[in-house]
Amino acid sequence: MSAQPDVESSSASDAHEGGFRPTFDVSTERGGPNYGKFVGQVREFMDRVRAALPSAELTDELLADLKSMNAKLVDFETDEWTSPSGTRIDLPARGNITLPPYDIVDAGPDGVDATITFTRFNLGGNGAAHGGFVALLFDDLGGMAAALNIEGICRTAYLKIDYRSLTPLNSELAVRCWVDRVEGRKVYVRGTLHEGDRLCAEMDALFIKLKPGQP
Ligand SMILES: CCCCCCCCCCCCCCCC(=O)SCCNC(=O)CCNC(=O)[C@H](O)C(C)(C)COP(=O)(O)OP(=O)(O)OC[C@H]1O[C@@H](n2cnc3c(N)ncnc32)[C@H](O)[C@@H]1OP(=O)(O)O
Repeated sequence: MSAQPDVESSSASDAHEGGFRPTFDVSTERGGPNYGKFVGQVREFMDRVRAALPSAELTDELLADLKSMNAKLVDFETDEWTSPSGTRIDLPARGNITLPPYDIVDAGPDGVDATITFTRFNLGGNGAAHGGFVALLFDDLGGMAAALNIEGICRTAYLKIDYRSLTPLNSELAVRCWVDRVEGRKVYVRGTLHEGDRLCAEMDALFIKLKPGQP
């Protein structure tokens, strides 16, 4: 990743007391130096599960392995503000396994440029990415573009996606989100997703700047 939003520079005086905070304790260390590889293995596992037809014996074996791994994590649960899955800004999509693993190319008040490669886990049907993952990608990067433009945190009021052509798997795509205009607390954000010159999808979204204390 060559660029990251400057989340650490958000001043403490801007701290939002509600449930969705403009400042959070970002980290490049939580979970240890191999946390990124760990997330990578989790993502690969989800891809392989989506693609596999396991034998009954293998299903039983993996079930036992997974029960054992889940039991190891039980005592390490933490809140959303300190989980490395969401605060590791050095990792694709902040290490957030909920999100498609985008890489930020450039991010600032003028917009956010990122790359994303959808994989088997993101399959919708007949080889194309699921439209919900495209919307998820736009929601997060659109929210980031809004936040960086107004230097405050927003929530999505609406998110409209036009699916212009099939979004492929296993091909690096370019996504761009930028603020079209700001009217008071209303931040109108646009976005595009391309494979090369081909437009796969477009976003038209409204984000609302949260008031102090607003959840
Ligand atoms: C510091 C830098 C950090 C940078 C680094 C950040 C990195 C990290 C990035 C993370 C990025 C995550 C991005 C995910 C963001 C979600 O996914 S949030 C989850 C999905 N969204 C929700 O759950 C929101 C649920 N809805 C709500 O909470 C409330 O309806 C809202 C959206 C906050 C608005 O409520 P409100 O604040 O009471 O505002 P309200 O007075 O109703 O409306 C304000 C204005 O907007 C208009 N409006 C409201 N809703 C709509 C609508 N749906 N359609 C049209 N107009 C509307 C109203 O008409 C009104 O217009 P005016 O009268 O002012 O002209």
